[in-house]
Amino acid sequence: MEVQVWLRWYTRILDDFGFDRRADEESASYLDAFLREHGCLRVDDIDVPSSDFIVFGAGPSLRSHLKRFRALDEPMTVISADGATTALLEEDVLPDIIVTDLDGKMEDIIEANRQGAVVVVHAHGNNLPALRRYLPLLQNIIGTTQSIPHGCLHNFGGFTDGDRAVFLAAALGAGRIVLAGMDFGEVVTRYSRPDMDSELGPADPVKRLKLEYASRLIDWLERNGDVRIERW
Ligand SMILES: Nc1ncnc2c1ncn2[C@@H]1O[C@H](COP(=O)(O)OP(=O)(O)OP(=O)(O)O)[C@@H](O)[C@H]1O
Ligand SMILES: Nc1nc2c(c(=O)[nH]1)N=C(CO)CN2
Ligand SMILES: [Mg+2]
Repeated sequence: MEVQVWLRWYTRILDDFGFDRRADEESASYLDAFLREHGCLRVDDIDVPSSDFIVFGAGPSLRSHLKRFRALDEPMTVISADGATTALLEEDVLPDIIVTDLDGKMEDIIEANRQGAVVVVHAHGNNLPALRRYLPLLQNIIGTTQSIPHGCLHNFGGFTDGDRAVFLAAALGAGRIVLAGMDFGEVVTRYSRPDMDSELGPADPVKRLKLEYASRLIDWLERNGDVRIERW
């Protein structure tokens, strides 16, 4: 997605959620400064084993879709969105790429990154403390911002970790993107909410609106991109 097109979505998002653009940009500057000092990866540095991608989100179908993926035994580039990484590790699947704003189960994201997954870290106004805490524990980092990209930072388009992962796949030249565990709707899992006791729970109103945006952004890509999107 062109940055200019994304910025029109972003203006509406700022308005609907009451986010502060300056806070988003402060976080982004912190991430950029960290990456400049410690080294940032570029898109070309990412190893893409196949132009068939699968993006795992943290919705209720995640476990069953993981089993379906394992049974397929097809070479695909695997991206996990944040909390979904935990379910992948439980099934012994190492993602090639993790897309995260650092609020999934961080010990699992750190472990998958240690085992070789590239981590695409997103900066926004609500995650500066998480950036400070976790960036030093990660390696092979690509930085993203939801404002104007600069320095080491990219903006491939997309809002939540799941739909940003889909836009990243498109930017990496995907011909086909399978959506797994991407239910959207009104139910969240313990993978999405690591402090929840039960397996499933109701999405709060903010989460529901985030998932609505995620779904609409993917619909936009399906209409406007040249990639085939396959919904499991
Ligand atoms: N029903 C669902 N519940 C949770 N995540 C879902 C669902 N359907 C799709 N997803 C996708 O899975 C991704 C990973 O979930 P997770 O809750 O860890 O992400 P997140 O973007 O960090 O959300 P949050 O802002 O609420 O922390 C989401 O970003 C979303 O795009
Ligand atoms: N400022 C701000 N930006 C975000 C937020 C958030 O909570 N605050 N959550 C996101 C992932 O769902 C993506 N972007
Ligand atoms: Mg997250």
